[in-house]
Amino acid sequence: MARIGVLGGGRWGTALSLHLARQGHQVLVFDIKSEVVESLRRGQNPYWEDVDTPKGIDATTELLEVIGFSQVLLLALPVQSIREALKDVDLNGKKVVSASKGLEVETSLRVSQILKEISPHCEVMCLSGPSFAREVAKGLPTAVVLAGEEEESLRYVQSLFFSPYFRVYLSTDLVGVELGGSLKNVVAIACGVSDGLGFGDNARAALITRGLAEMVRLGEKLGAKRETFYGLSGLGDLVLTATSSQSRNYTLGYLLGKGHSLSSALEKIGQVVEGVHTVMAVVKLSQELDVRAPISYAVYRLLQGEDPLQVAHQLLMNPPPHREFE
Ligand SMILES: NC(=O)c1ccc[n+]([C@@H]2O[C@H](COP(=O)([O-])OP(=O)(O)OC[C@H]3O[C@@H](n4cnc5c(N)ncnc54)[C@H](O)[C@@H]3O)[C@@H](O)[C@H]2O)c1
Ligand SMILES: O=P(O)(O)OC[C@H](O)CO
Repeated sequence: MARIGVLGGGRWGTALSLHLARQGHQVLVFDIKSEVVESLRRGQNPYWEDVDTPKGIDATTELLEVIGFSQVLLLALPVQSIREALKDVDLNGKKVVSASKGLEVETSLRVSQILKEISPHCEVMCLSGPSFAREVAKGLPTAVVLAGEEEESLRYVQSLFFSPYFRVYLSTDLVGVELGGSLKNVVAIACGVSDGLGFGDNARAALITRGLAEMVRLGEKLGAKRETFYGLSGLGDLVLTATSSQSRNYTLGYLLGKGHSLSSALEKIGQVVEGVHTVMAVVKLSQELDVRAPISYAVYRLLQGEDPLQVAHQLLMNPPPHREFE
C-alpha cells in the first residue's frame, strides 16, 4: 500500500484515484475547485453517478499538504496550468508520474521538461495510452504504457497501478511516450472536422494514417524512437481519440466542421481540450525543425477562424502527388 498524491481532480485525476484506491492505496487529491474537493471528501466522485467511490480517497485545496503526504505524485493537471501551479514547490527527490497530455505553448516543452525546469532533481515518468477517464473509472479493461529512465522506479510504479483490468506496459522512451499522447490530440481534431464536414470513413482513415506519419516525422526530430509511435501511446491513443465522440479533441473538431466557432465549441465542451494549445507548439516546432506537418497546419488555420471546407480542400489539393514513404 502506498500514499499517492494526485494533482488535479478533473476527470482523469479522479478516474485514476478511483482505480488506485481500489488497489488498496491511500490517495489524496489536490484541486483548486472546492466543489470537487468537497464531493470527494463526502465519498462521492464529482463526475459519474453510476460509479461507486471506494474508501481511501481524501481531497484538499492545499498543494503543500499533498506534496508532503505522497510517496508518489500523480500529475493530472491541464498542461498550460502546470508551471504556474507548481512554481513554488520543491519536487526534488520526488517520483512524479505525469498523466497529462500536451505541450506548453510558450516554450513548446513536454511536461517532463517543465517539471525538470522547476525541480531539476525530481524523477519524472509518464503514463499514457488509450484511456478515456470514464471507462477507467468504471473499471473497464484498459492498457497503457509507463515511460521513464529508471528501471527500478518504473517497476515500482507499474506495481502500484497494475490490475487485471488495467495493464501497464513499460518503456524507456520518455520522449516518444510524451509526444505520442500530445500530438495525437491535434490529429483527433482534424478527424473530428472531417467527420463534421461529412467527408466519410475513407477520409478519416487517411487522416489517421497520414497524421501518424506526421507524428513520427516530428517525434524522430525531437529524439523519440519511431517504434514508440506504433505502440499504445501513439497509434493506440490516436485510434481511440480520433474515432470516438467521447474525445474532447475529436468533438471540438466535429463542432468546428459543423460550423461552430472555436469559442462556442469550447464552451459547449466545458472541459480541457489540450490539442487547441498543443497545435501552437507543434506548428512552431515544425517550422524550427523543418518538418512537414500539413495536418497540424490545417488545424492551426482552422483554430484561427478560417473556413473548415476551404482549409480541408487546400489540405487535400495542395500537395503535389508524391510517394507514400519518402
Ligand atoms: N479525461 C480523460 O479521459 C483523460 C485521459 C488521459 C489523459 N487526460 C489528460 O489529463 C489532463 C487533465 O484532463 P481532465 O480530463 O482531468 O480535465 P478536466 O477538464 O476534467 O479537469 C481539469 C481539472 O484541473 C483543475 N485545475 C486546473 N488548474 C488547476 C490548478 N492550477 N491547480 C489545481 N487544479 C487545477 C480543474 O479545477 C479541473 O478540476 C489533460 O492533460 C488531459 O489530456 C485526460
Ligand atoms: O478527451 P480527449 O480528447 O482529451 O482524450 C482523452 C484521452 O487522451 C484518451 O486517451
